[in-house]
Amino acid sequence: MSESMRSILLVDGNREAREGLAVMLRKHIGCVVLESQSPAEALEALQDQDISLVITELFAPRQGGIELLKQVRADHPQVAVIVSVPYGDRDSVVEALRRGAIFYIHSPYDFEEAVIATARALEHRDLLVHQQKRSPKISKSDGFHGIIGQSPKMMRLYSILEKVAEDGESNVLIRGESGTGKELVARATHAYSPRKGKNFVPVNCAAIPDELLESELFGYVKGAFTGANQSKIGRIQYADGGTLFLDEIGDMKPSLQAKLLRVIQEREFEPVGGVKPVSVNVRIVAATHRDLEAAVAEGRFREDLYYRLSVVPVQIPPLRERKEDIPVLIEKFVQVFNRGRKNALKGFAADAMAALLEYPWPGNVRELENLVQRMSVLHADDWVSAADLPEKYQVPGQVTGEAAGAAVVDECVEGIGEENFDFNTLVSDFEDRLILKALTKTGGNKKEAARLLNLKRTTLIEKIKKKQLEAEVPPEEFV
Ligand SMILES: Nc1ncnc2c1ncn2[C@@H]1O[C@H](COP(=O)(O)OP(=O)(O)OP(=O)(O)O)[C@@H](O)[C@H]1O
Repeated sequence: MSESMRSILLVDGNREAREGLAVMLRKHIGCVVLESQSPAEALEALQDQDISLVITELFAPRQGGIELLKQVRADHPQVAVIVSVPYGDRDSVVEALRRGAIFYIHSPYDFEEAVIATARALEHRDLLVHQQKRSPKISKSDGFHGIIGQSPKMMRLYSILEKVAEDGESNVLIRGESGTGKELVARATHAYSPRKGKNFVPVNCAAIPDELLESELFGYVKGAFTGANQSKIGRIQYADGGTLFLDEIGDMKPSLQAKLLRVIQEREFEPVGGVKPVSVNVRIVAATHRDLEAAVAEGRFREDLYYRLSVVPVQIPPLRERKEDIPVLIEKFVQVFNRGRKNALKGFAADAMAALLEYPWPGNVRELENLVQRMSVLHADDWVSAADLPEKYQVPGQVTGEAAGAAVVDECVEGIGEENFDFNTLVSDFEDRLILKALTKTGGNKKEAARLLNLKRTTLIEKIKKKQLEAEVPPEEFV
């Protein structure tokens, strides 16, 4: 979708305020701004128009805006929502964020704040749209033997892989952090190469104990060691004509490195306990997340083997450097984990997607895949919202309940010395907030909530009663 086609729906009963903000958004964001004066009018507009973002005031009573937010989340989950909240109305901030608003802004509007929040919300939204409307030419990439991603960095990787695959002979060294897809890439180089009719044989050098790795790789002859009652061919021979994938090559001990070098240089080796050389023709694709150059410098990895293996170096970028791939990866994993399920996960709503785009992904694509799998079990037949994500994904920078909490504290501190500042009320409010948060987290389970708060269960129950908090938590959460 082109930028000029992005539409924002601005919902505010105050015509002057609405028109003022609309002018600023048109000027600074450069997109279509539609205006509605009530939640009902907004819902109609949402039916007829292709809206990317809704900015709504909460209306009096505030349930008007919250209802609209709930409806958008239910019927148009990929539309992002920003709520505008009167200064100091902490309850509304927390409720709106809990209900799935992506950001909040203040009313009366601070134009600079509103423009920044809108631009950020649209950035997230554009990534979703980009994922859905990708061009057919680019979508060819997700046919690259299951490797998903259309970021410029991945596109560059595919063009290298295409050349590597066509060549079929040169050894390849794949570098990348854990979980970036090194094995997937190794399989792709085999599947697209002239060797594809023969075996692809993966060996994880770090997972097999040193004393076993030699016989696994090279095989052994009968009587080579106690228990070798018959000869066995090794994985190198099994890969003859095909591809041998040596994962975690940096962990291979020096004596095996020498034997592997001979396989590359002379295309032959002797099985353990054997004297007759065996000829093989294998392409070696090796992978490591270690600093192999440092290992060479320190004498832990043979320099000659390093050069033989790294004829074509392939670097896979970490997920944090290609966040635009996150929506398309999520879409693919949702499809995969929904397969064969009656209650399919509907997807990730805009606020959840926004949170995931902010997260640094230390475990890369593997971590993302695991998260989608977990969500597909826990939220079958539903959309995943930011509040459903495990805590660590609700990172600072994304305006979540936690960030709102911090903002609330800051706001309180600012108020010290003011005429109506009241220590006891503020502390009591903060206590309420902690208790409600813990109860929400535990679905209303008081025993669990007490554990989270490190309070005695009886103390918590007493506080809930005294503060009459039960009424404030949505009843469905008290299971
Ligand atoms: N670009 C991608 N598209 C689709 N799935 C991916 C992609 N990258 C990784 N995955 C998936 O993530 C998981 C981890 O990938 P893989 O095992 O290839 O990573 P790795 O870099 O070899 O990890 P490690 O170094 O820990 O062995 C696999 O299930 C793989 O299918």
